[in-house]
Amino acid sequence: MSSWRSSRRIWDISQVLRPGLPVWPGDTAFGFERTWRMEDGSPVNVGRIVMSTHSGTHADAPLHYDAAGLDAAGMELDPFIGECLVVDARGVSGEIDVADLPHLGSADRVLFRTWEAFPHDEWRSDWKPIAAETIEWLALQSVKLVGTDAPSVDPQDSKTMDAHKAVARNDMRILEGLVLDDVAEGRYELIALPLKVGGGDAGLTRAILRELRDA
Ligand SMILES: N[C@@H](CC(=O)c1ccccc1NC=O)C(=O)O
Ligand SMILES: [Zn+2]
Ligand SMILES: [Zn+2]
Repeated sequence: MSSWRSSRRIWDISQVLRPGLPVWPGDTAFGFERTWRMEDGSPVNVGRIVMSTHSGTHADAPLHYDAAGLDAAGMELDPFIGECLVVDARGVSGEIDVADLPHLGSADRVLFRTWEAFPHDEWRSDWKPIAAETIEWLALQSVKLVGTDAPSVDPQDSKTMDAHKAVARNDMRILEGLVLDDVAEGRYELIALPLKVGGGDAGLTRAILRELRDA
């Protein structure tokens, strides 16, 4: 019997975009409304979305932290597809240091789970950032993408953006706002393509993990 359904399990690691979505303090609230309604006689329902480029699950474009950097539409897609390692960093205190990392194996993408339970309904400022030295060390291991379930790889009050700058120095890519509550530490296939926003400093992402073929 044939089936279009893959036998490999998929984890959707994206936030649900909806009004009330917690956003960075002072940033644009997420808004969704119907502009044409079938109940009003329209042949179709149509909506309008207003949002910050850094709301929900997204990829930072280099332009976010480097004025001369690539925009979201210009980013190559290879970093956003392929083998990744999910690291359970819930036990880490303070920032994520090199000593907190497990053996990476062949993974050249690394995602960090830091929340015990993802804060879907409130903004929390007490996330665990990633140390700049950790980013540098990951770059030395040929890692090209770092992801986190936190809203940023740096602390909320950072003025120097050390982790983002370390990413820039090594031409890596960043995923933020991942939902990793249901994902055990281990190796997966990552697929997280950022939207092609011309001039965008970030791209909204539907991020998934898939069981590896040889898992
Ligand atoms: N670094 C964070 C976002 C960020 O810094 C930010 C997002 C929205 C509004 C203000 C922000 N930062 C500093 O004021 C990120 O990469 O998503
Ligand atoms: Zn961001
Ligand atoms: Zn960022």
